[in-house]
Amino acid sequence: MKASPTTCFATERLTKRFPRVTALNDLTVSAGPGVTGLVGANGAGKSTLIKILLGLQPPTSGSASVLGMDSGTHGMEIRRAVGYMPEHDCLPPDISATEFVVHMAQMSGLPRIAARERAADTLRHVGLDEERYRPMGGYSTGMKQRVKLAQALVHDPRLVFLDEPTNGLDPQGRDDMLALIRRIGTEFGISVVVTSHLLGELERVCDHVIVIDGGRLLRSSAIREFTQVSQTIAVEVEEGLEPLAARLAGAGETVAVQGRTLTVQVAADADPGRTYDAVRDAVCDLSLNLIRLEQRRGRIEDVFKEPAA
Ligand SMILES: Nc1ncnc2c1ncn2[C@@H]1O[C@H](COP(=O)(O)OP(=O)(O)OP(=O)(O)O)[C@@H](O)[C@H]1O
Repeated sequence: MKASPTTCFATERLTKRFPRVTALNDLTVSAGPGVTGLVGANGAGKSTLIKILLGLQPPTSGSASVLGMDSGTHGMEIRRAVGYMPEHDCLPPDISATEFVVHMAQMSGLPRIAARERAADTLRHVGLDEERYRPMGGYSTGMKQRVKLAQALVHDPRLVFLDEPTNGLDPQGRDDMLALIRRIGTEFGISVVVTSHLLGELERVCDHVIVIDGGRLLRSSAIREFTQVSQTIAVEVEEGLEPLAARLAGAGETVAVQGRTLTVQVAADADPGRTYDAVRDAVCDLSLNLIRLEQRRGRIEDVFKEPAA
């Protein structure tokens, strides 16, 4: 396993079979420091991967490690060093956020006074003020997500696993949570592994994205590679798409015809202006009528339309 001291987690041929389903299938992947997005549709295997990494579930075969520690043998040490925000609602309704987060801080080994101070600071950081003294049963989904986040951060971990932290939030709540996740990764200097089935939102906060599908690795790349590699210019003309494609291909451009649209790839380090000029010149030379010429910024969603890596 290529685990260095800066590797947040790594897996090697990790497989988890349940009686009716294979949740993880020969998965070899690793994540460095910073904010890593773990993305996949419901049932892709994200929660199972986190539970195995934390040593909460044994794999069927293969191995996993977190911060250089083996998940199979060092689960306790891993859970001491990292924070975990589970996906599902797990908060006792009758006690307040303050009581709960102080309790979690003490469970991690902090003395009572230090635990109270840390809990107050952490709850403030996640944006819970006076409400923190009220029983959590009356909280909105957004407030509950913030408490779950606070308990994951209260013992000052080096790394946090956040499982679907934007689940159930309205658009404003989602934006706030994403901004908070970005701050945890930058201002607080804590590495983050965050799961989501909503691909677009990870684009905004992650340095690196891992895509899994049916328990298999689909792609693992820096976020800028997702967006730059698929940067294309879309062209539509009234008639003559094929001659235009042939002309641009002959001039060394990478082109593809998709229905009535011609896409022209802009190389990662190239100036899109040069590609625009090439398209404009070819359209003029062939006397075609241009309907559309626009730059498409690649989006994370596009990886699902590409063949598996
Ligand atoms: N304890 C279990 N027993 C049997 N099957 C399970 C168990 N846990 C998960 N699975 C199955 O394994 C597959 C992967 O589940 P997992 O929860 O890891 O996916 P996920 O990507 O986190 O999706 P979601 O966001 O819906 O939780 C699913 O088909 C799920 O039904």
